[in-house]
Parts: sequence; structure tokens; C-alpha cells
Amino acid sequence: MWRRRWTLVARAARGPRRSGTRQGSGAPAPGSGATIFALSSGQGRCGVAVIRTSGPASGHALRSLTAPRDLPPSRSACLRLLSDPRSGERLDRALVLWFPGPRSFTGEDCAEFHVHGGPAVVSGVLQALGRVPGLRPAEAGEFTRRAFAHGKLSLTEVEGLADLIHAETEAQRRQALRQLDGELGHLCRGWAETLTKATDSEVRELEVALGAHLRDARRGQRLRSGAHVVVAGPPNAGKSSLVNLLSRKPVSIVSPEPGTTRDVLEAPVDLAGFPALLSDTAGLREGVGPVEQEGVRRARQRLEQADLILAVLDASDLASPSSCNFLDTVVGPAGAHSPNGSSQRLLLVLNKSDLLPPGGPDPSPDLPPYLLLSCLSGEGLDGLLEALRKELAEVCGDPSTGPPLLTRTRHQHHLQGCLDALGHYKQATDLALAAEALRVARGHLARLTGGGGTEEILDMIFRDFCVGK
Ligand SMILES: Nc1nc2c(ncn2[C@@H]2O[C@H](COP(=O)(O)OP(=O)(O)OP(=O)(O)O)[C@@H](O)[C@H]2O)c(=O)[nH]1
Ligand SMILES: [K+]
Ligand SMILES: [Mg+2]
Repeated sequence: MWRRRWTLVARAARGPRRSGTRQGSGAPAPGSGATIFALSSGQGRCGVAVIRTSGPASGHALRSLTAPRDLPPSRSACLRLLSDPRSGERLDRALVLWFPGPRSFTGEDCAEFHVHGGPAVVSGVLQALGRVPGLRPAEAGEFTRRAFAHGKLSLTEVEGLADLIHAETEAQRRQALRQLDGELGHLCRGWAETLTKATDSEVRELEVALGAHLRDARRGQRLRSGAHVVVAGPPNAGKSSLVNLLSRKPVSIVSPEPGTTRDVLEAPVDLAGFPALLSDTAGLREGVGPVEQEGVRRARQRLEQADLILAVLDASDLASPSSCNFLDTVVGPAGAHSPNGSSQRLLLVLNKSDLLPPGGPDPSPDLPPYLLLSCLSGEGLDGLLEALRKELAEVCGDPSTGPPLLTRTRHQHHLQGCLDALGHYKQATDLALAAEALRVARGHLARLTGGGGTEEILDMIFRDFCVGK
């Protein structure tokens, strides 16, 4: 209701009131002289809500709401009484900040109002701002877009900011912060610099570096969208119990009946700080009815796509035909290298350790390294999470220590484009062709950080942002 009413006010504030703006001390964003405003903190009741403005009329807006006081000193918080400039009605007592451009987030004049977070206070201040001449509500991502337009952020930094806002796990937050700090952009500019010299040995070194980053590209993308972790094993091993334990919610039905899970069930989870899409699957066994057989087919299909397999066996039932079959057909082959040189990562978990005699599982010479766990008592969970953290740091790349990751297909596309162009450069038979290949290679690196970025790419990236960012 509140939001709907606000939309109407917001619409009314657009249009004729845009006149009357003045030039701010920051350079104006291309094609916009308007001053924008929005609630920048989350929606709903909260202790403090932050409303901000950006554009040439920001100072006027701040003065209008805090009259008769003058603008506060730059970049320091001041307590002010806010009131509606038209009716004079008191709205709130708030902290206000004044950031004259270009030393502000967007590069333009900006103001911030830190108000009490009640819906009526927030809507009152937003409505009052809507009545200030030259102000209009911001579009999604418009603050960041202006920051980009004024050279405050490069395109990879903008992407880092979008990722930071959406980060759900520790590893995603670390990665996003590094990208926001400009590490990837810095790397690309270093490469572009190398290309201006373009001696043969430097081009060769660059090819090696680009190739290494491209080989790592899938890791960064997994870190952004989640690694596929598939829980598999024979019926009744406790796969669904493990999925529920790791996701801390009842994703799957658990029962003593073998063959309970049939479909693949997925849950996005934070696994030891890394984002993962956890899949529960049907117990693998032969000679069952058509429905369960379809479940087994889907389980095998999902196993092929796994970035990491969590193989679960009942520790008290290792000698059963279904356990032996699973060890032979899934656990054994996973460690072996496939023809393309890669091997599938797998963690073997022996569940139901609470059922074992004190000496542990039956000594079996063929058993690969394993972790003991009891989903019932939770014993062994810390060890499993630590093992998962190590595995996922390999699968997703470790954003605490590794080189900057390529988290988007866009990054991969431009690095590949640059590498291809370097190939053409080496084969070029005359100077003109060689120069053209170098120009193309440099162009790809420049576009990665936003130089000559097309509007469509900008639209796509800024679509990820919320209003107020
Ligand atoms: N004692 C003991 N029982 C467990 C443990 N984990 C699971 N169970 C029991 O084992 C039975 C099977 O558990 P599920 O989680 O349904 O096993 P599943 O592998 O998903 O079974 P399917 O979906 O049928 O293949 C249930 O009765 C669980 O309560 C454990 O650590 N200790
Ligand atoms: K079961
Ligand atoms: Mg199950």
C-alpha cells in the first residue's frame, strides 16, 4: 500500500519539475541534468534508513529540508531537524551529510539523510524531496551508473559492486570486494600496457598469462553462481539426512524405507563459506520398478555434471552388494583421470558412525580415504565442513589468496578475444596486419574494464542493481 502510494507521488514528481536545476560542482552525467533521489537502505521497518540524492540540486534539496540552517560542512555528519519545505511540517530529526562533487560516490553533488527507519518517516522525506524543484526518483542502478559515467568506477568495479550487494557467502563477499577494489581492472590495464610495447617475448608471456586465467575461468563463474555438489550413494545410506543437515532445513523426506528419494532435489546452500547448489539423488541400485529406475537414471545424469560428489555409504553396511557396487562404479572411477586430464572431485563419507563398534568400520584394504559422520548425532560434521571448504576452494578458486577470478562469461569472452588476436598477430605477414591484430587485442582488454562499452552491456549489468544503488 505504502509503496503504491509512493509510486504515484514519484510519477507526479517527474517531468515539469526538472527545470530549475543548476550545474553542480561535479561534471554532469551524460544526458541528465536531473537530480535523483531514493531510499538506499532496505525496504521495511528498521532502526535507521538512508535516503540519498545525487545531482546539481542536491545542495538545494538539503537546504530546503533543513531550513533555516546552512549546508553542513562537507563529509561530516550533522544532526538536523527535517521538515517539509512546503507545509513546514516536522518530519524527523536526522543525521545529514553533504558530499560536494566531484569527491562523492557518483562524482556529482550528493546528500544523505539518515532518518529513523519507520515507513511513515521514510515516505514523508521521500515525498518532501519529490516536491523540491529539479529532483526526481532514481531508476534502478542509477547512482552507480552515474559513478561509472564520471569515471569513479570501472566496469569490472561496477560488476564487483553488484556482486557485493548480492553476495550470500563469505567467499563471494571476498571475491566481490577484490573486484570492487579494482584488481581485475588493474590486471587488464597491465596487460594492455604490455601490448603497447609488444616485443615477441612479451606477447608470448601475455599469451601464457591469459591462457592460465582462461583455464581458471570456470572457477570464478562457480564462485558467482554456486558449485554443483551432488550427494549420491546406495539406498538408505543417509543421503537425504545429510542434505537436510547441510542445508539446515528439511529439503528431502527421510525414512527407513530404501528408495524414498526419486527425483533430484536441489537446495542452494552456503557450504563452509562457499556458494553451492546441493542435489539430493535417488539411491543407486539395479532391478527396481520403473519410477525408481527413472530416479536412478536422473541421479547418474546429475553425477556427470557434478563439480564435487559427496559419496555417502552406510558405515555399518559396507559389504552389501549395493555398497560394493557403488564403490566400484562411482567412487573408484571418480579419482581416476579422464582422457582430457581432469578428474572429478569426490569426498567419501561413511555415515551412521554411531552404529559402529568402538574400533571403527571393518578394515578393508580397498577403501579409499574417507570421513566418518553420524547425521544422527552430528559427530564428524565439523571435519566434513573443513574437507568441503578445501575442496570448494579448489572448485571455485580461493578468493582470499588466488589471482583475480573471471566471474562472468563477458570476462572470458574478452580474454579469449584478446588471445585469438595475439594468435593473428604472430601469424601476420605484414606490418599493417600485425598492427590491426594488436589493436583488436587491446580493444578486448579495454572493453573488459568498460572502455568503449556498449549501452547494451551497461544495461545488462545495471539491471542487477536495486533502486537506491
Ligand atoms: N543410526 C543412524 N541412522 C541414520 C543416520 N543417518 C540417517 N539415518 C537413518 O537412515 C534411514 C535412511 O535415511 P535417508 O536419509 O532417508 O537415506 P537416503 O540415503 O536418502 O535413502 P533413499 O532416499 O531411500 O535412498 C533413516 O531411517 C534415517 O533416520 C545416522 O547417522 N545414524
Ligand atoms: K530412505
Ligand atoms: Mg533420500
